Amino acid sequence: MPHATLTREAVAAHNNADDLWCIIDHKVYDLTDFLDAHPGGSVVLEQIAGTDATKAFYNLHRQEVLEKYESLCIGTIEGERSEVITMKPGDLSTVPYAEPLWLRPQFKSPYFNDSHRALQKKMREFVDKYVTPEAQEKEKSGEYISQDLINRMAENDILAMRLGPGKHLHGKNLMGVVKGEDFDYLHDLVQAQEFIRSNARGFADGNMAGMMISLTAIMQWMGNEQLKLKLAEEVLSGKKKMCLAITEAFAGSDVAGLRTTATKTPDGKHYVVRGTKKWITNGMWCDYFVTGCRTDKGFTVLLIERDENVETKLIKTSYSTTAGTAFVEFNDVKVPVENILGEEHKGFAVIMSNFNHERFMMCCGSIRMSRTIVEECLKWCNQRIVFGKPLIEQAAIRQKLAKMISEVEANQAWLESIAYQMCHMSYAEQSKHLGGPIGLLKSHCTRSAHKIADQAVNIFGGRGITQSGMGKFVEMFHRTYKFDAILGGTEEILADLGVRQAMKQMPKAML
Ligand code: HEM
Repeated sequence: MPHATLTREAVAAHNNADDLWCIIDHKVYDLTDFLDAHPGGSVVLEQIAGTDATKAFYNLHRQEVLEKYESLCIGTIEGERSEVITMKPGDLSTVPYAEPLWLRPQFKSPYFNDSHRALQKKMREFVDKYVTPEAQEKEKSGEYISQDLINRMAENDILAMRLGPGKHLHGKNLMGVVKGEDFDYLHDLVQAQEFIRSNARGFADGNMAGMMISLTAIMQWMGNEQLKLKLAEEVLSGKKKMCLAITEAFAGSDVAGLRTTATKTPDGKHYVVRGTKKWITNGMWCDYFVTGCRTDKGFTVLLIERDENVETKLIKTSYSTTAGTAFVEFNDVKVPVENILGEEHKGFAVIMSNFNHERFMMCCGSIRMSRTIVEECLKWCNQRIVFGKPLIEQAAIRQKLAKMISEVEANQAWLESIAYQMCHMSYAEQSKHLGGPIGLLKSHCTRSAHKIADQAVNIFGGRGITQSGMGKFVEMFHRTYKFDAILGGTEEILADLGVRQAMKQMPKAML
């Protein structure tokens, strides 16, 4: 790209539709051939021909527009330098409250050490370089995740990390900075919060969320060690895909009301599974389904391999079809008895304890996405000019921002405290002591997301309900924050779980 040094006087001479230049952030753009292609029309560009259009531009566009159309830039104004900060992969945002407190240079944290910080840096670079570009593309097209990205995540042990701490990480040097044995729930929080920054809620689930919530159950509950190791190898290398199939049209959070049945064959060697499952994330392209079934004396969890008796149909939800959300039909599928997780008829314990990590991950994601929306609002209010002044100068807007910031900061502090407790508890202790608090946090943070989405749309106006341009992330968040409020247990069920678990610990004596 030729890069000349030009004067403001020289730019002013190119001031008509046949020869149209303008200045944005001290750089000169030749828009003559772009007039007809401009999504905002040619008239507006003719109105700013030959002038400095910096304010007008940032009032209407995201910075990424300039990066995309960099080829229109022909030079820089003599003696002037660009003031706008262009983010590079891995960079931290400099917008106040855009990063959690522990990542802001002015603050300290009792929880995070150098190892967490090193992982955060690596994960951010990885997400910025490889995940976000694909996430943005697939969120729009509705296509499923590429095998290339899956392979890249597998090679970097990212798939394995997303199951949380455990023996499956031992002996690995994660992203070259964390020994697998040292990976704890604070590292887990870091990877989850970095991953969600690709700002595409459908893709966030399309990106192996099914594996994250099903292979965890295999690792904890599958008695057949050989089969467990084979499955872990296949799935963590990205060769095979796995998902969790619990919810049905008949029963969602009410796991006890499920109708899919598993009946033992007379020789005792197989179960025959018959029934349907609904809203199964990644179900469209999975090879394995960790499935909740009714058995004659209770509830049993089985690993079902896809065969000709398993049928999957796409369900279109309000987020992108990239998540591969499926309606699944098991039409007398024969499943070997060694595919059982936990004990026969006692599958309730398998599902309930497996939920904790899933809900913890969802809290990490929902809180981090809420933070991104706060960042978007702060940036917009700072650069949007209305009634002749920036939006931030309106006291009513500052009140809204204050509430949104407070929700995010409070939830993040609670989340970090829970992650810290998880680091010091066994899996069984977590089930006993943290199922309730995690349920309460999930219920609370999605209520916060509700308030934040509502306020953000009001702040962005029409752009908050438009799928491109300045408000695109606010639109996406407002359309999709409910997924976290419903998946993994609804707000009401989880709030209730929190109180019921507390009551179990209540002293017997009257107080
Ligand atoms: C390098 C110069 C420019 C480029 C590459 C550019 C590109 C774009 C693009 C891609 C959009 C679609 C919306 C989006 O993605 O944000 C857009 C919309 C628009 N642009 Fe530009 N633009 C430029 C300069 C300007 C200037 C200087 C003005 C005004 C004086 C302007 C006025 C508009 C308007 C009114 C819209 C519709 C946006 C809305 O209603 O939200 N553009 N432009």
